[in-house]
Amino acid sequence: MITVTVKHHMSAGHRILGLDGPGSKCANLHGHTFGIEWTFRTDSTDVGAIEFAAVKATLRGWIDEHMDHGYLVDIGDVVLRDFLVAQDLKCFMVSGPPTTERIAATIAHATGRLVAANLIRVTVTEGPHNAATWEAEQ
Ligand SMILES: Nc1nc2c(c(=O)[nH]1)N=C([C@H](O)[C@H](O)COP(=O)(O)OP(=O)(O)OP(=O)(O)O)CN2
Repeated sequence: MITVTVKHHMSAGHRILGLDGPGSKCANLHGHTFGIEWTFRTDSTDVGAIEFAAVKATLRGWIDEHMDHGYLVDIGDVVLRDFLVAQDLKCFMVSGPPTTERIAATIAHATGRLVAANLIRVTVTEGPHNAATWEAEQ
């Protein structure tokens, strides 16, 4: 078994409401450089199975179109959602707080079907110190 990993990054804004203590600062609208890593499982050593450039073009294209330089918004965060929509700003709506965990799962579900390969893991980093990983069910 071999794993193949490709990477990208994006700039995006978000906020997370309702955290107590140190996390309460996350209620302020703020931005991060998010890193994204997609890992595929393969049994082939041939370049054609998961060709880096082609796979990156597809996956990065989705990120750039839908999330890069946009806002990741909880659809239930009505005040922020309505403001951004009224301003015609780039938003990607998610069903719940836009945590790194939810962003990783969302990217996995949205992009996994775009590539004819076995996606087993998506890791999203939020800045240099925080990360969350989605893994496919065995
Ligand atoms: N489990 C999670 N916890 C938190 C998340 C998350 O997505 N999943 N997100 C946040 C906020 O986005 C917040 O911006 C992150 O806070 P913090 O770790 O303090 O971020 P810093 O970049 O300032 O961290 P440093 O390590 O000090 O650079 C909160 N919690």
